[in-house]
Amino acid sequence: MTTAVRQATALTMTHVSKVHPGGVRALDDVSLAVRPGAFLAVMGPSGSGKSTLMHCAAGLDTPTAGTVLVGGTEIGRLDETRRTELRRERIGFVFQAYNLVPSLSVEDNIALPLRLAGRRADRAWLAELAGRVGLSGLLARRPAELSGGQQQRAAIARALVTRPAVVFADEPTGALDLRTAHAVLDLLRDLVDGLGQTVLMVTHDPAVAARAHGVLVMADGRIVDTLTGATAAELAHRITTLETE
Ligand SMILES: Nc1ncnc2c1ncn2[C@@H]1O[C@H](COP(=O)(O)OP(=O)(O)OP(=O)(O)O)[C@@H](O)[C@H]1O
Repeated sequence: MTTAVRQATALTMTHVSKVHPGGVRALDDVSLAVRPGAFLAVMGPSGSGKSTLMHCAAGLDTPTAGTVLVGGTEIGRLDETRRTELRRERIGFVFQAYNLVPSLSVEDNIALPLRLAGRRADRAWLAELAGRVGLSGLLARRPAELSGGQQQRAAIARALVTRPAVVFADEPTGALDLRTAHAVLDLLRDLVDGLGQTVLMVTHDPAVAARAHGVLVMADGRIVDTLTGATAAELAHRITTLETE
């Protein structure tokens, strides 16, 4: 693969397999190239390999075979210290449970990845991010003083603060009611489109997945479909078909 090709993708997985101890083939020869600015959802039946795909892509798990490039850096070639640095500086994470630090203000939570990386928090960038996620007036509060939707907005701002190569979102709306979930998803989509951010999001919710640019459908450790423009109903039907196959 040439350098130019590497730089043209935010995330590249080439022939990645993961066989767990005990012999379960959770990923089976997966290849994937995510261009910068893409917002992709990953769907599939339970046990199809979605979490394993995300963990291998984010350097949280080591593939049995194949290579993973994040922002042009091959994760498998890094020692544990550099892999941790890469995760901290080049990758953003959004979890279902928000994972904000209760004792820190919203502003300090958002700035935390920069602090951990020993970088100064650029106040103009923090203010812009807070504005984009609709938390400008709430930065001095503690997470417990925010609604669930507001906490997830703070977590999204935190994931974006380092301008990472890729943001991985694991069921980001799983803890939110339907209306709040869709508002947070619209926000994420606006951020992706406005900032050119790259997002890979695992979700079971077809309505959430339908708001992404495209949907990777997994079954038995493989990507069996890449869908664009599918409605929530069409996605629900596709997954149901796989579950009953
Ligand atoms: N640490 C592990 N050891 C052994 N097998 C594992 C391990 N982690 C996952 N697996 C197996 O690998 C397969 C894929 O699991 P994975 O968690 O990636 O699926 P998933 O699509 O994320 O499922 P869900 O939607 O239920 O979260 C499953 O068969 C699972 O049982």
